Amino acid sequence: MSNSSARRAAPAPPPPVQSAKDTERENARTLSGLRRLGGPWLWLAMGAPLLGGILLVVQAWTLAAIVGEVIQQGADINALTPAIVIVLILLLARAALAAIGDRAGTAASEAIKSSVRQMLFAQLLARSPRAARQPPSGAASSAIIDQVEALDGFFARYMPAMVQAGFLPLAFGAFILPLDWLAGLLFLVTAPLIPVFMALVGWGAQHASDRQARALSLLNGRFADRLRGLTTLKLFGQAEAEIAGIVAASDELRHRTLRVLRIAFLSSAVLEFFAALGVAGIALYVGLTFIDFLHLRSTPLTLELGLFLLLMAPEVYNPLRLLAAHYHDRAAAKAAIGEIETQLGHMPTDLVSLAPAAPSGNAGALGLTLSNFTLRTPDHARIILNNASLNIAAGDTVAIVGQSGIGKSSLLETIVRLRTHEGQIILGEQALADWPEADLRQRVAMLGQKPRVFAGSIADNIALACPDASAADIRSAAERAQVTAFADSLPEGLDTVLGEGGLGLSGGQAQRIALARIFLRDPGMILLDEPTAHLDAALEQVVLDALLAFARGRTLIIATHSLAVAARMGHAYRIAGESLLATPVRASSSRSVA
Ligand SMILES: Nc1ncnc2c1ncn2[C@@H]1O[C@H](COP(=O)(O)OP(=O)(O)OP(=O)(O)O)[C@@H](O)[C@H]1O
Repeated sequence: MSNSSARRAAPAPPPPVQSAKDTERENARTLSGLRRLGGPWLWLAMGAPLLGGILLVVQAWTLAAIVGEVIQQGADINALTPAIVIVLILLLARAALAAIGDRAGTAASEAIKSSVRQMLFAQLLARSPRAARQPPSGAASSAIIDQVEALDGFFARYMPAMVQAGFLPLAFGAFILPLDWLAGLLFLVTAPLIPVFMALVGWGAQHASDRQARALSLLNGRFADRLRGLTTLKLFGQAEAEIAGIVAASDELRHRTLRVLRIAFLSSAVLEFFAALGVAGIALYVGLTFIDFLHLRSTPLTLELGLFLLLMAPEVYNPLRLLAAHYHDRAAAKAAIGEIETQLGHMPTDLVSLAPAAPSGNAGALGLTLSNFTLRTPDHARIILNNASLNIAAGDTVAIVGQSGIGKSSLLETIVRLRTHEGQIILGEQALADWPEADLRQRVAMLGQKPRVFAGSIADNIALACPDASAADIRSAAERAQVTAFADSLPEGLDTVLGEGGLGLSGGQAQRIALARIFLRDPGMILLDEPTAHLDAALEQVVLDALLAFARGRTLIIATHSLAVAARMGHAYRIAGESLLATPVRASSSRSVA
């Protein structure tokens, strides 16, 4: 048994049970780990508002001085012109910094979202599409599109707001403290209190956001799934019942979203209340000191300082108000991480290039040897082949037969590395596990049992196998697969546009389009799973002629129930009783072999 395949085949140990708190902490850690993907944009988004805060102090100080000099000393406006120009410049500079911060936040968030989507997609591609417990496609697309989108607010707004809230109120308070101890103290004591109250109010926010993310995922998954099976639902008279199900799921999402919003509004209201109290406290203190009602200062309060305190009071609380406005973005992002990990497994940490490596360009037919080969169903519930052996020479044509559900498709999918196995597979000159992905895909062409026809023209669907193919090559492949036999009678010929899943085509026509893809390739091994299942006997023979002609100098393996197909192959093997046995096949008028 090869080590790598044995390792892959071993069942994964059960994940350690995590408490909700641990999961939440883990999600927060994952989230902060993604920060580095924002690069310098994120630093700019967090740094620009801090610089703006420093300029604000200078601006308020200068403005208070101007007003003080005009009112108290009746200063000439001309003498104050430089100071007024400075205030205007500071105003413009702060507006520019705010705009830069906003743009940088958006750029950082877009960079992070795009990298995360790329990583998740690469992770999804790296996993075998045949693995057990694959996420339903609706849920996977919801995770990659909608849940990743939910990270936007965290990086674009919450993180810059958090840095401002953590630094600016304390810095303002520390600056004001030596100027007026009471105002400084009021700021320094009330400012940190606000996040504490906010956290108390927002305690339920995470739970509500988690449930909202779950509801969104369920709705998306259900919707995408039912959309694909609309005809089946209609035929069984379940379409109306499904509409009711979708309405119920939408309603659930509405409730959960409103609950999140309620908490978001409540935490904002709490903050507004305390911020208003703080500002009112300063206004009261300055007013009462001016009218000589309060004597808490050792020196008289100047008009400039009083104005400065009044100007700064709302600014001390502003970063906290901003934080409150974006507080729920953090809970939403943590919930999104949780949902992504539930659907797609652990969040990957490294960027992976999705550009395929160039194949090495080797040619020639490929032989195949299986030894000590054991294959199980993906859930490991049943053994398909136990300690089997098989030797197929390069250039051979081989039929694999056996009862329905016995494991023919599974065997073909294992040879193209879509399934895990135990034992050794040698393809050509090297172990299957050692084949570089690009080489394997170039040298081995496989047509599955249910090939996908995408929305697009017939020609585009054939060209999927070789996007650079010329129109003449596509036509030749279409002729060999008997696609032109029906496409030429359509008004647009090969340019006829098909619906998703080959809508508008018969089963046999869709199968021929998929088969034409094989003729555009130059593989050393061709694996076909029931390639003629939907064709009549005459067409089956015509297609087989074309296939056998194309397979000259290549190895051809066909899984089939058709005796007529098996009879034209050089060798045949039957899967039975967990073994792979050489079997004679006689030419017969019967089409069914098992
Ligand atoms: N994801 C899965 N989880 C559990 N069992 C699976 C899974 N996929 C396939 N199987 C099982 O693996 C067995 C082999 O299936 P396979 O499609 O390879 O059979 P087959 O011989 O190609 O059948 P047919 O001739 O009907 O196409 C079946 O019994 C099937 O139920």
